[in-house]
Amino acid sequence: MSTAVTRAAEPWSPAEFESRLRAVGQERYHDRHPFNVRMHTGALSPAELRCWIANRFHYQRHIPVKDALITAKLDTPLLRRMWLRRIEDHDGRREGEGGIERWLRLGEAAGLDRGTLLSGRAVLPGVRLAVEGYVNFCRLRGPLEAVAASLTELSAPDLMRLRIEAFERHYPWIEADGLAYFRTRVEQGRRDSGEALALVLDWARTRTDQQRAVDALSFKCDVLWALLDAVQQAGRSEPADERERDGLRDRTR
Ligand SMILES: O=C(O)c1cc(C(=O)O)c2c(n1)C(=O)C(=O)c1cc(C(=O)O)[nH]c1-2
Repeated sequence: MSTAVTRAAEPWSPAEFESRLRAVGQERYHDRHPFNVRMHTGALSPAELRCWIANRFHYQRHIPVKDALITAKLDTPLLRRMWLRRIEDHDGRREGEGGIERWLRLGEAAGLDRGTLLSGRAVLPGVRLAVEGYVNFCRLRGPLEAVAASLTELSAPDLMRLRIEAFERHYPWIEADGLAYFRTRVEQGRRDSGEALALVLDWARTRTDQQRAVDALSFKCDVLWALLDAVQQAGRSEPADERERDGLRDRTR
């Protein structure tokens, strides 16, 4: 009679684990999404760009919410301070500062008033679901998976640089000051992803945990991809003249 026992797979070496995480970013990050490709080649109409700005605002304003959920899972002052700084980066220390404020200014530079962004009325159903999916993932999973999900930011600084260049070249009607959000994120993204990577490499010591981290990062790529799917679809389903006139799909009924 066979008494075969399934042995747990050996953990990957730290170098192998890191390269698997980076491979997810290289293969599945949203820089390859057709909407982003069109953005970078200057193919978006002003209305499509405004739709993206308004919908991405929904993502931005939820980042500090998910970071607060992660902070509550961290069990040392050092780690909580590290994560609190992320919340501050987005919310600022006082009114008129921080990433959310800079995103509102990006909207204004593109002709969207902040009231429209803050009302959330332009948020598409698919975007709402994608963002909620990410926040709930961080609410329900343990710290390893929640922190690993943020590792899409390993790929974000290069994308920010590409985006700044594309905006300057192809969309000069957006006032240059509006790009401050992206400029700030180059450095913040590099620092955040470096810190998060060190934690994930340190925490995931078994193959099961390493695989969990890879899967969490994969899920996050899906979140970003699904968000752009929704924005792209909205652009396709509206008659061009209406898009030009309204710039935004108003979802209040
Ligand atoms: O514009 C982008 O393409 C992009 C991507 C990502 C990302 O990769 O998750 C983030 C951001 N921007 C960003 O601005 C940001 O603050 C941010 C926080 C996080 C995160 O998961 O904690 N990702 C991102």
